[in-house]
Amino acid sequence: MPFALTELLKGAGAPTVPAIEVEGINSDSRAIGRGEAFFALPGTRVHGDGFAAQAVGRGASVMISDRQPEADPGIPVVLVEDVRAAYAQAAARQFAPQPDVSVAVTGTNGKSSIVSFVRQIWDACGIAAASLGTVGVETRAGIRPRELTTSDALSLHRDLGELRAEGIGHIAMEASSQGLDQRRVDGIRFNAVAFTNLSRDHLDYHRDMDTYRDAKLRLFTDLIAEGGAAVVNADDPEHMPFLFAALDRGATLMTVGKEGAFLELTEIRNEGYSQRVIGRMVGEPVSFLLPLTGAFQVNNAAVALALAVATGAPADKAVKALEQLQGAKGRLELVAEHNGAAIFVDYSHKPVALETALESLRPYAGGKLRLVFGCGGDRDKGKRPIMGDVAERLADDVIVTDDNPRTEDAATIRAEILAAVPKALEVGDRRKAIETGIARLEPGDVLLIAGKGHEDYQIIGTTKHHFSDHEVVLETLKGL
Ligand SMILES: CC(=O)N[C@H]1[C@@H](OP(=O)(O)OP(=O)(O)OC[C@H]2O[C@@H](n3ccc(=O)[nH]c3=O)[C@H](O)[C@@H]2O)O[C@H](CO)[C@@H](O)[C@@H]1O[C@H](C)C(=O)N[C@@H](C)C(=O)N[C@H](CCC(=O)O)C(=O)O
Ligand SMILES: Nc1ncnc2c1ncn2[C@@H]1O[C@H](COP(=O)(O)OP(=O)(O)OP(=O)(O)O)[C@@H](O)[C@H]1O
Ligand SMILES: N[C@H](CCC[C@H](N)C(=O)O)C(=O)O
Ligand SMILES: [Mg+2]
Repeated sequence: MPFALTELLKGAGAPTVPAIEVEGINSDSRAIGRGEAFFALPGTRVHGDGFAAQAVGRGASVMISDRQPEADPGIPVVLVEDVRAAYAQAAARQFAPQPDVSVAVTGTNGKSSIVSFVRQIWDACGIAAASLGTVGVETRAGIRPRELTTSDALSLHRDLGELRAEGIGHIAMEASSQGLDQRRVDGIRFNAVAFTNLSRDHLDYHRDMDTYRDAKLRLFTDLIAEGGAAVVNADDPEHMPFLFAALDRGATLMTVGKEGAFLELTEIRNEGYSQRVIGRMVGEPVSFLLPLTGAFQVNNAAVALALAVATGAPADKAVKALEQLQGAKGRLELVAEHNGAAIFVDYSHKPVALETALESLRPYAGGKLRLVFGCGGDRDKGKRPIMGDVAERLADDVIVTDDNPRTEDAATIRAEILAAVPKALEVGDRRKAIETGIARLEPGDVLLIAGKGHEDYQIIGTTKHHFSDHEVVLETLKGL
């Protein structure tokens, strides 16, 4: 079905738009189809206008850009100020309608867990829902894996259009800092948004912590729907700018945490690997048993509860649903118990996440708290010694191994970590590292295998090899 270009570019600020119809849009000259509009995006490596000739060769009928191309591409060129934002709006219009209710979560840690929790709460309240993020697009029917945490605008809106066609009216999605910076979600106005916490991540992409925070703030300053709600984890020391941005926007503010006004957490007690949570919801006493390990999961559940209630879940049913929550795959997940010791897999690949995971498990380690971890290649190098230091301070026994070395030299990555954790043993091969960690277990110990969580691959060079921490644990135990 063709689309009027004037419609797709409404509000994009183009001085003139030719009165033509296009078959769709694309920003990739290698994938664009005949009769489609080529959006030349300013990339992190190159500007898309350098690929105009290829796009035209494949049949692109018009080019949208933020600058006049050096060579005449032979098709009309429409200039707009923010071509990434225009691309997101056009994608939303091409795949309209999208689900009626959408919420988004930003913050350094907890996003995947929270979007999964929101989906589970909606589901328990009889609301057909999906979550979108690092683990993929998830519905009651299963998971469709995706490449990025926040998909690019075109794939995102294609997914949203499909979900709506399947009868799904509610979606909860992760808004990564890169995704927000690159306007990938600008085609959506969110009924509710949430901030979890802020700590070091992605400093290979963002210049510094201020730029990183500003990218996340866009969700609050630019993307809340009129009359929408903003959920803020008031326990995080960095929450203030988010709170003020929400107030500035006139959003309904819902704070959660020890100082929370929507959900005030007064007491958390471990009951086995579950947690008894006591608090007040909008002033009324509330108590529930959260079947998840780690105090951080209580904050995640609180944020999810607020998002679900803000978007129509009845409060009493939503609280009940928390008692049935399943953790997102690979988020402080108890994978097995062996020789009186517990083995957890966790997606902590950032300093604060690793710190949180180790602190959460410490109370369960009657014996030693053991750790197997590594750091990714082609990612922020600065976090390696910081994570080494976390391991040195908070774990009793450490094995440093590989975690997606990508195109870097794996031994160099390990050395950068090991410099800060001299007590560690170095075992590059991740399978051997896990086997060694398990062989060392004594009754009362806890083993944390960190960094990969749900991932089922090890990327060496540019090749993805199948690898799952879960599988290796179970295979190792079977062989004993
Ligand atoms: C660094 C980064 O974020 N890159 C993303 C970005 O690409 P880019 O701007 O760097 O693109 P570029 O290579 O400079 O090319 C510029 C333009 O030319 C076009 N092009 C390029 C080559 C060509 O032959 N023809 C052509 O048309 C490209 O399609 C693009 O539009 O925009 C692309 C389209 O949206 C993304 O696919 C790509 O994600 C890459 C694959 C990536 O790895 N991103 C990671 C770092 C990421 O975004 N991660 C976050 C957070 C993870 C988390 O914390 O959970 C995520 O949301 O997943
Ligand atoms: N609220 C939290 N506070 C601190 N650490 C957390 C919190 N929630 C999760 N974590 C830690 O961060 C890891 C990643 O959690 P999760 O996948 O939910 O976050 P995310 O924000 O989606 O991360 P990513 O940006 O990698 O997709 C967990 O495995 C856990 O170690
Ligand atoms: N989405 C994140 C996850 C990293 C997970 C860790 N296993 C690694 O490879 O560093 C990224 O691509 O930076
Ligand atoms: Mg995530």
